[in-house]
Amino acid sequence: MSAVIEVQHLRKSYGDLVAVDDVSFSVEEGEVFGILGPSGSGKSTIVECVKGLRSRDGGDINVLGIDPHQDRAEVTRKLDAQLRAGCSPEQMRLAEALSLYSSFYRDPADWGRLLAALGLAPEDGPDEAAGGAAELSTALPLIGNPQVAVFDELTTELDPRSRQDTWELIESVRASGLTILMVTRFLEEAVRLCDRIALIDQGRIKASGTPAGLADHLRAEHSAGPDLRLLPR
Ligand SMILES: Nc1ncnc2c1ncn2[C@@H]1O[C@H](COP(=O)(O)OP(=O)(O)OP(=O)(O)O)[C@@H](O)[C@H]1O
Repeated sequence: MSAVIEVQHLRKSYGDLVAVDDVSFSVEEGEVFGILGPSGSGKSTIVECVKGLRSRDGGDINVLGIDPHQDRAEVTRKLDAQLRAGCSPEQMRLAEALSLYSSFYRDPADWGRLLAALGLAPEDGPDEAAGGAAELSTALPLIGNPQVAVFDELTTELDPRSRQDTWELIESVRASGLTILMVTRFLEEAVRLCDRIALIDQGRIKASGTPAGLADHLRAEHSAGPDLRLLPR
């Protein structure tokens, strides 16, 4: 496996606040890598630096051989659209949304095939596909045919049912072999979907590894803290 994303000693401050402090990780081709942490821990800042949306104060970032700060446009082409759940027009039909978003990209995915791959293609044809929040938030970041999909807190705003639906959709994306960087504040979500997880708190990585390895680490380190019942034994 080779690294698709490499982050080394990333540091970012907002004024006096150190939001990201010496963060290093790599995302290997074909894996689902999760950044797990509570609100305000620095997850979005990391992802925004990876996407080239924010300048960094220190460290190195390499996305498929490109420094996002040097060539943001090219990194944007290789990553997905910057979407969070709930930012799409609520009543927009899934096919309309995919058709519209595909027009933003130079080499978009075939959205009919994307619907089929996600198990969303209706018998009446793709024009009849209507999407709820789960379908829209999962499918739209994929329409640009990314080499790496970045899912930034896709399920935070969703109700439990839509969250479950989104997990199933992400599992179908994972099965396609696409490299995924996902950001979540839900331990259960990270454990279910990720091959490896970096646990971040107050801008620093506290632990990283496979869900099972992370569970061992947390059990050794903490008697309180995350709900360890959600971790695999
Ligand atoms: N533009 C900004 N200006 C000043 N402080 C900021 C800015 N953006 C984020 N912060 C602060 O930096 C810290 C990390 O924020 P960040 O949004 O990266 O965390 P997060 O883990 O993604 O949180 P959430 O899950 O709530 O989005 C927080 O203390 C936040 O208040």
